[in-house]
Amino acid sequence: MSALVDLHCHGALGHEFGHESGGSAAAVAHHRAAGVGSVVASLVSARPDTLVGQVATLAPLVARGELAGIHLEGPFLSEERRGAHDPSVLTDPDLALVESLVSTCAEAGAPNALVQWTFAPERAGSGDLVAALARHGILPAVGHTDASAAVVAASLVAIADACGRPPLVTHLFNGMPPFHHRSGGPVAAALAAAARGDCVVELIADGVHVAAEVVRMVFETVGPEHVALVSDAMAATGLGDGAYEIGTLEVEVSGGVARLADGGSGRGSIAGSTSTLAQCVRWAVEVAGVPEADALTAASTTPAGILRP
Ligand SMILES: CC(=O)N[C@@H]1[C@@H](O)[C@H](O)[C@@H](COP(=O)(O)O)O[C@@H]1O
Repeated sequence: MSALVDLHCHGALGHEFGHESGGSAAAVAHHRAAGVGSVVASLVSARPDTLVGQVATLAPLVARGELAGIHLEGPFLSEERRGAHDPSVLTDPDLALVESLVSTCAEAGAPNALVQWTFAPERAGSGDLVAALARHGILPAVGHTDASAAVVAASLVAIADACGRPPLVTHLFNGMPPFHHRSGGPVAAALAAAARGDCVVELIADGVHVAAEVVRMVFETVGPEHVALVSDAMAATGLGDGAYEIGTLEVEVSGGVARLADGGSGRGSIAGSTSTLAQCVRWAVEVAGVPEADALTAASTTPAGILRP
């Protein structure tokens, strides 16, 4: 069996990736001890100077081989589909931010540390963002989007053309409008593209984010070569219920489910998972009924192909 590869993970043991070096190392060690061989650290939307600082903290861990890379989840996301991202920092694509994060990684001795970047394709300037990311070998990932099926489909084609490989769709179903039979939205576009082999869809199989029958349906529809199981694990992973943070937003974890605590602008959105990827694989097999070999492919070979195309 290949080692598990988690492409989307925010932390563990009370630590969010990027906040400080020791905590970031402890978080990745927790996931690795749980059987996840490679972890990509995901950063939620933040101000540009904050993101530069967080990437500067994480790039040495990539250089040392502790982390497999860094994923920027925003800040070029839809306000409508922001989920647990701070609305005050969301913005249209900012190419200067891309360049400064790339330079920060190079200065830390990890020139290829940025592996993927989630954006909403309806944001103005998305085409230029895709071109810039492709130039730097960073895989654009479509997510936290309120775009139509047509806009998402066109963006997936544009990314494949620019990068010469299929793009990612960030946690399919979460952070996008639900599928409706008279308005298929991003889900329809992503499933059709994945079934053709033209994208890989992330799925958070933690028992909270996506129903068992939907997880099984995705595997049966697009096949495990086009699904990347991800944890989306936040700081409470490995600890108990209580008060935590994601970015600058307060989170309440109750019964293992993380939700924004603000009661106002965030509308109690789910705010990441409290499961490791190894626990997600177990849930996919034991509860969702995904064949074990398929769940393991989607948690190892498929995401490894995203990291090492
Ligand atoms: C770190 C992150 O962004 N995680 C997202 C969260 O933002 C979103 O609220 C949730 C549910 O999304 P949904 O309400 O669209 O299903 O999925 C993920 O936990």
